Amino acid sequence: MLGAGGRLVILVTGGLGFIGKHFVQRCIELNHWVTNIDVVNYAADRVVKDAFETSANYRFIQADIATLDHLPECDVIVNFAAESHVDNSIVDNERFCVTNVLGVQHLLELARMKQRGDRPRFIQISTDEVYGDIAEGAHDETDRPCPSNPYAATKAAADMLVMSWARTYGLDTNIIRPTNNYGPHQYPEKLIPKSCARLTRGRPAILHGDGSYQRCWLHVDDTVEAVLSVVAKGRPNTIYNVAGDLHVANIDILRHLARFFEMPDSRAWTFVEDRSGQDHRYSLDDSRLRALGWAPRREFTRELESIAKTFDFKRFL
Ligand SMILES: NC(=O)c1ccc[n+]([C@@H]2O[C@H](COP(=O)([O-])OP(=O)(O)OC[C@H]3O[C@@H](n4cnc5c(N)ncnc54)[C@H](O)[C@@H]3O)[C@@H](O)[C@H]2O)c1
Repeated sequence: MLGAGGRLVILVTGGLGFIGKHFVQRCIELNHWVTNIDVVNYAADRVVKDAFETSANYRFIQADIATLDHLPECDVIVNFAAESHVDNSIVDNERFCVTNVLGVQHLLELARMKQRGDRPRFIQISTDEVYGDIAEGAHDETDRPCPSNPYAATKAAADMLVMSWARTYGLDTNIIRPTNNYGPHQYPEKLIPKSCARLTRGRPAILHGDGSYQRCWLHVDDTVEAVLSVVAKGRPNTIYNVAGDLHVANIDILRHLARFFEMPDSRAWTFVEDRSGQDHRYSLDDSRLRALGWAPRREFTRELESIAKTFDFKRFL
């Protein structure tokens, strides 16, 4: 898979979004050739958009994956592009179907149309949400998808397309299913940055339901390393969960943040009505990925404190 000097030509989609931009940054540092295709929606980071342009091994194409007219030459496509926020999918599910399902179908077709020897490998970034929740234990990659909300359903649909393009057309694929990511410069609609944005301004964070819902939290740099492990060593047409070790209830995240922002718990959060379709607990078995040599390295409390201390709520205004 690796070309001369280990350099790859990598096509990243959604590389201005939260996880994609950290992946692009790392690929540039590793001296791969990177083409980044991004439509630049509300979640795209304009600061990194300009910063990346200074790298000689990087180029940017502003385009929609659902209407892209041709696929640039590449060894591998890593598809991060998506509508990614569950709450938005509950009020406007069509946009999610267009990007997350038809967009993936379109990319798969562009890859399939290449001459056999020139066909790139296709790596789909999926999510733990495709499995739905689990009261005890952990989902492994053989479990059937059972999504609970429109976002998760579109991601599950995309996974089915990827699996069928592998089987029917012989495309070389992987599916990667990470859990909740956190890290610097995440768009302030997700729990941690949204809470930081409110606490920075002395306003209480918002918790759905009673705040007891558990998520498995994974630092974005650990996710980037996981994707690179699959790029380098993943078995063809194999799904990889990426979980990390840490299950935390949403309310416990707020307890940490309240301490960092020096707010008493009584003023640090307020409860709102539960989100419809709410999943209670996610948990993944990622031993398949760990067998490739990957393990999470970032320590949650320390990283969370650093995010809270350096949070810049003006970045996405
Ligand atoms: N953030 C998480 O916690 C998490 C967890 C598991 C899986 N994922 C998955 O990882 C991927 C990246 O998530 P994220 O949090 O970085 O998302 P994000 O919303 O921060 O970024 C998405 C990026 O995709 C781009 N995009 C959206 N629609 C597009 C289109 N039609 N064509 C081209 N570009 C388009 C946006 O402009 C944006 O830059 C998604 O596929 C998501 O489902 C995210």
